[in-house]
Amino acid sequence: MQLPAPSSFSLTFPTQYGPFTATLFRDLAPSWVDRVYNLAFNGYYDSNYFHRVINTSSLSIIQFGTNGSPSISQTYNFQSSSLSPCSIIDPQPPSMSYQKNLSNTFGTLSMSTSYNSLTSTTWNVTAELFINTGNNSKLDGKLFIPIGVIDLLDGLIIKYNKGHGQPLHVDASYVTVNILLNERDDFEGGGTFFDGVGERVEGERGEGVGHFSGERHAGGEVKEGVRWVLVMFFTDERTEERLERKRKGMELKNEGRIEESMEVLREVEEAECQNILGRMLAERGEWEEAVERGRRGVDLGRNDSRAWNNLGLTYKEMGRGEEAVKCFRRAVELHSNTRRCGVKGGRDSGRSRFNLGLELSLRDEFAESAEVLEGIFKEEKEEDVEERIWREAGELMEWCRRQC
Ligand SMILES: O=C(O)CCC(=O)C(=O)O
Ligand SMILES: [Fe+2]
Repeated sequence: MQLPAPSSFSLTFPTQYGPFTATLFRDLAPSWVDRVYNLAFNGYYDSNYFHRVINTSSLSIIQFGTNGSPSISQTYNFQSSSLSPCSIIDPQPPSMSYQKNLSNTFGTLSMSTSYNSLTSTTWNVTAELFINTGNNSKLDGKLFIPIGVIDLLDGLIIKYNKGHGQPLHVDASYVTVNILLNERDDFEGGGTFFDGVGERVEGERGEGVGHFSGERHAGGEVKEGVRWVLVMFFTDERTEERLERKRKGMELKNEGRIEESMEVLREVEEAECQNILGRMLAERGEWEEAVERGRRGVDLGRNDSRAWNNLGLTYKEMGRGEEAVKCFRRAVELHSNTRRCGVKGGRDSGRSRFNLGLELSLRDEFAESAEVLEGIFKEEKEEDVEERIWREAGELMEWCRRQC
């Protein structure tokens, strides 16, 4: 039976990393919102993966809505190969009316759409939804209709199973407090890792660990057992304003409006903004300010390995090799700390090692270069390193060894 959805309602999605809630508005696309309402009501979204996560400058989305059971998905989710798709509602016609008062920008929830190559039309006959995690406003006016907003969280409970942690990041608030909810004996590993401290910090059950949200940190991988933490984010007006400007600056950059983007980012006292601004300036050959902004990024981020790496690149491009080496060295040192504490450094780690190795080899420091490059093969996993870097690092290491 098909129930009409209320004019607005909330759906909460419990996930492995804590719940998120979306508020949906029927007026925005009535028959589609009815469809999502009924699917949710009948448990369709209960066992889903985020099967498509894209984070590029042209598209940033997290998509879900293929049911864990293929037969259920086949019944309710559109099959691009056939035109007899879903059994609980007719397809939303391409000509349907909808209101344009939400845009595919950060924090909205939108409908996924299928393309019918026979008629060259798009049809909303999937069961899939996506969260806009960046500015995708170019999707507006097509059938990717935003039907709701994600409620921004100020607190969440996270359950880390064995093998799970969180990569390095900053939180979008002013101060964060993490409180351990279970006993320390219940698990091995875990803790909150701080780049600045170089180690993992964990209180006893019920104790909180507070930090500035902008301090780079990670959730240490749980090696055994299960770890539960309550994470709370506190914000203030100035932080909100700064984040809004950051969002605006990044949006302009993604749209290719570089001048305007730089103007906005110049005013944002935040490590990542200053660091990115430094690289934008370097690309335009505005070296003096590029260095100034890069250094500002390093100061604000204190122990942000990416900021050090990027400042190194700017120095390198300016022909200031000695300073480049210092910066790359610092980036690699920070990555080694991170790795030692059981936290993944991601792709940046291999990149920084390669940059340092390459720069040393250009300065005829062959023995040290070979040693640094060897670190890639000793300390990194192949899947965490870009294929090109893995290959070129191997070749360069061999070459450096022959020069020794
Ligand atoms: O698990 C932790 O200790 C850190 C959690 C965290 O950084 C976050 O959820 O933002
Ligand atoms: Fe965090």
